Amino acid sequence: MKPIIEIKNLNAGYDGRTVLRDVNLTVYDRDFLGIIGPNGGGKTTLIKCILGLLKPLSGEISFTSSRTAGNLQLTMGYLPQYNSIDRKFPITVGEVILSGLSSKKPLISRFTKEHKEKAHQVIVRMGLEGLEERAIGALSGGQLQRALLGRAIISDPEVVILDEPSTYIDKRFEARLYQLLAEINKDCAIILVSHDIGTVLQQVKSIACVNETLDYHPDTGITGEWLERNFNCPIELLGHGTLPHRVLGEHHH
Ligand SMILES: Nc1ncnc2c1ncn2[C@@H]1O[C@H](COP(=O)(O)OP(=O)(O)OP(=O)(O)O)[C@@H](O)[C@H]1O
Repeated sequence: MKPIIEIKNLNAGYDGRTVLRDVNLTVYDRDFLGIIGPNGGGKTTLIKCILGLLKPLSGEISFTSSRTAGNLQLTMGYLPQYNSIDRKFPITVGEVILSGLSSKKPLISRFTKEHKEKAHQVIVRMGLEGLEERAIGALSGGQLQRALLGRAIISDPEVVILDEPSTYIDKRFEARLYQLLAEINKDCAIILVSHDIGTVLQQVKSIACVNETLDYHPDTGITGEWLERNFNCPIELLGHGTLPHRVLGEHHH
């Protein structure tokens, strides 16, 4: 497995306040990394640093494409949190998906026939046929999420980052979302931020638990006894009743 994102000794924060302290993390080619942790622990801050939206206070983040042809810069797709979407913005499903290709064309030129064909393939893959002309404000939560996921993957990125996909509140679509992610994961790494620990632990290959510092678990296998006693993350992370699940090894924050 080749490392594609390497974070070393990262410190990050806002207005002089440190939110992430000495974070080290490696994301591998075709990884499926789950990021969990309590509210305010710094998950979104970490994502912002990876996406280049927030400049770290110190430390470094390096990106290495594992592709041998075409664009050798690491490309990333991003599905933002639901509450960051302005649903009143007058844009259709087709336009949202095509906008994921904006960086592939000069600013003022139009999308090409190939771009539009690609958008059509993505619309079919996301199960959004017939909704191309619909404004995003008139979609269900699950449909909006699929449109934005389509936007995130249309450029065939090497990494897709999803910030709290469960906030789109469409339980009917949840199983399909995870199926889609498993498919996408065949040729793309996935970073999934989620509170939905039960589902996350069934899907991911590795886990990062973020609570100011970061603890990394390269696999999510059960280490034996329940580790609640030693597990310093909030109980919500473990409170999923009788669902089949895996337990994280002991870790320290
Ligand atoms: N733009 C900002 N300016 C100042 N402080 C911020 C900003 N964004 C986040 N914070 C603070 O940084 C801390 C970490 O926030 P962050 O959103 O990274 O946590 P999180 O783990 O993603 O939380 P949640 O699970 O609630 O989404 C919080 O205390 C938050 O209030």
